[in-house]
Amino acid sequence: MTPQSICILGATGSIGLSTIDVALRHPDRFRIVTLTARQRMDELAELIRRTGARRVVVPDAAAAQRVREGLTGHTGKVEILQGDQALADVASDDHTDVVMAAIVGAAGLPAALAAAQTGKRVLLANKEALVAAGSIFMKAVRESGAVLLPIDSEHNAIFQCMPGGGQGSIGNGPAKGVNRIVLTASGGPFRTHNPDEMAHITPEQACAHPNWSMGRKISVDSATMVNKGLEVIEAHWLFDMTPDRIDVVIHPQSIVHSLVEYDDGSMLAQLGNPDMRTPIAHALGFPQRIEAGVDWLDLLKVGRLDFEEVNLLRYPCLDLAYQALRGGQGACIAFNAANEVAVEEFLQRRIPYPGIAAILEQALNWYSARSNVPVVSIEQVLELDAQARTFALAACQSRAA
Ligand SMILES: NC(=O)C1=CN([C@@H]2O[C@H](COP(=O)(O)OP(=O)(O)OC[C@H]3O[C@@H](n4cnc5c(N)ncnc54)[C@H](OP(=O)(O)O)[C@@H]3O)[C@@H](O)[C@H]2O)C=CC1
Ligand SMILES: CC(=O)[C@@H](O)[C@H](O)COP(=O)(O)O
Ligand SMILES: [Mn+2]
Repeated sequence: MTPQSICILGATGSIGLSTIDVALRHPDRFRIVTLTARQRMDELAELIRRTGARRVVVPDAAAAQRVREGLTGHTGKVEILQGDQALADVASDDHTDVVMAAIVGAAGLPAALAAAQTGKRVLLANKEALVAAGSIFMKAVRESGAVLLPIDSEHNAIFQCMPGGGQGSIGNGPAKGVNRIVLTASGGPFRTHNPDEMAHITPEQACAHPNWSMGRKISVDSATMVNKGLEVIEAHWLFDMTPDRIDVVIHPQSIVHSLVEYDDGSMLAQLGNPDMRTPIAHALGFPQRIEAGVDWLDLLKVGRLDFEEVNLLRYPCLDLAYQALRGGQGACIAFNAANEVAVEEFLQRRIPYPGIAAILEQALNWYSARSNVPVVSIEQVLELDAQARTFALAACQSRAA
């Protein structure tokens, strides 16, 4: 078997590191060729030593110099490329068979799209790429014959529960016999928090997810349930389901990763410990199953599985995400961009936690007042994304003043 060459976009992040962990368990199947990072250059140099990667992409010359310094004494030859265009180039050139798209935010869209356009095997963690450009992205997959495999735990679970174990379930219309998909949500760290005390929530509290260890942005998204909203939009594009056929239910243990409801009354679910190495190994090995290093699920230790209805007064952002999905691609772009800005402002302690929901509502209103903006090309997507960020930042600043 010739090993497949992997390019990991966002290698220094939570998903990137889990991908490296799984891939290194299977040297006969995978060779990690390309890594990319934005800020953590010392970590990147260490990952080059660990994986034997032959090329990396970093933002600029200063970052390249830091990597070179970190590689002192390393004998392997490493090509150090710079800039955003290089991200798209490595994701789409002949040195890459498999792309793990694990950059956080819409910043990951151009490179993930380049991989999709060139028919790669695309392992998609970067949900914001689909939220911002679902139609363009799915068209690229269909036209190029790319194999798109969802990494997000819920979508990977749904994929596994689809007819035929998921084979052919993406990009071919709604699956026959499927009535509804149900995304599970943990409820995040504030599921039982006193609603009157939301204004005092700190970034540290918001990033302390009860079940998953993840990057800071997605951790805040889980707390607000923007994450589940983004996932509803992601599921819409991946599985071609209308919003009324995508439901969300709170499941505090994060053991049932999502469910598919069939016309005959069956519900299929995928269960596992909350460890992203499971969906990553599933997608890397698909259609075969490969070892992931994950502990076996001990149902007796788990003891019980609870399910609760989502209270939209506690989680207004989920309702706003459904509004964005029903409002079309432009509304989704505005929602996602405003969220990225608001989360960063919250993490920098410049707006309070409830400000995130308020900014999202303002951004949707801002967009609906200009809803004739066309977003059919990637340039138009990026233009609207930039405008929505400018709007959201100004809204954050006037809230903080
Ligand atoms: N973590 C998880 O368990 C899950 C994550 N996801 C999704 O996967 C994606 C990654 O999440 P996660 O790994 O948690 O995030 P992290 O913040 O841990 O990692 C993000 C990665 O992207 C890089 N990066 C950040 N901004 C840019 C940019 N503008 N240009 C290029 N590279 C950039 C970072 O580099 P550096 O660190 O060097 O700055 C890092 O390697 C997100 O879209 C998230 O929603 C989905 C499901 C589960
Ligand atoms: C691991 C993963 O896929 C995350 O997106 C996870 O879903 C976050 O948990 P909640 O959004 O359910 O809190
Ligand atoms: Mn998820």
